[in-house]
Amino acid sequence: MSHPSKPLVAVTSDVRVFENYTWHAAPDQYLTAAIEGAEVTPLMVPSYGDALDLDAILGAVDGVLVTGSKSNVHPSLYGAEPTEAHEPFDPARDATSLPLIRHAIELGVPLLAICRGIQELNVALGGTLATEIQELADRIDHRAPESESQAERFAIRHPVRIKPGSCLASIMEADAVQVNSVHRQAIDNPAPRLEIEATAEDGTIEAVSVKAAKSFAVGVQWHPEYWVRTDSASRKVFAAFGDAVRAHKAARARLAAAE
Ligand SMILES: N[C@@H](CCC(=O)NCCCC(=O)O)C(=O)O
Repeated sequence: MSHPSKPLVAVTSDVRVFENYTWHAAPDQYLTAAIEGAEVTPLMVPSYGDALDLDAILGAVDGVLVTGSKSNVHPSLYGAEPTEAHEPFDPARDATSLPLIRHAIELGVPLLAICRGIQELNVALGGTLATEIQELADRIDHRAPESESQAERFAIRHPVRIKPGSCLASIMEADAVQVNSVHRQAIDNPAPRLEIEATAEDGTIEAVSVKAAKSFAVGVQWHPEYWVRTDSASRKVFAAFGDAVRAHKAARARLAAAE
């Protein structure tokens, strides 16, 4: 008996240099969450910018997962002057993920963007970012505590309020959830095409969706990938993404059969 194959999901990569090599890599947590939480097969996309054929990539996958990263989107991409506080950068990732996001939205390929990912989604669609938000008036510190323990750094630590009637409200079936927080930048001016779906108590934008998107197109500022095995709210985000990916795959199959 043949089993239906799992859908493929493109996963963005960071570019890092170590052991005398340049690596295009994604943290294991995102790949595991894709496999276990969304029940899809992740396929890492190297960050080769213009050299990539995005039509070929997006024609071969049924979803895009934009990962978090320590690096920041280069400020020149949203009209700000770069300073030391904006570093570190990953220009190869910027040159790949921003066009990939725009293209996925245009084609209606389901998209889940996490942490740096939600920031990239906002910049890709014309929004801006604020940096060092913990230094802004009335904002809480959204950075991880200094610790060697990843579980401590990614511990769930503050509530987010979910907009009633939003995509996230239907995913969570709740008006608030507790999330983790490992960032020092955040959306400043949201892109015109983004709907704000959730905010923290200090007003920080915590989740967005793309208005009138052809498919699931959601960004979250927190890290559902980290607790996908044990936290139901985290798992729901990946399960909803996986459902959208499977729906996209089924729609493509129907279209192909009709041709
Ligand atoms: N660099 C941005 C994005 C934050 C992000 O994606 N964090 C991932 C966690 C990486 C880590 O510290 O282990 C920001 O700081 O806002």
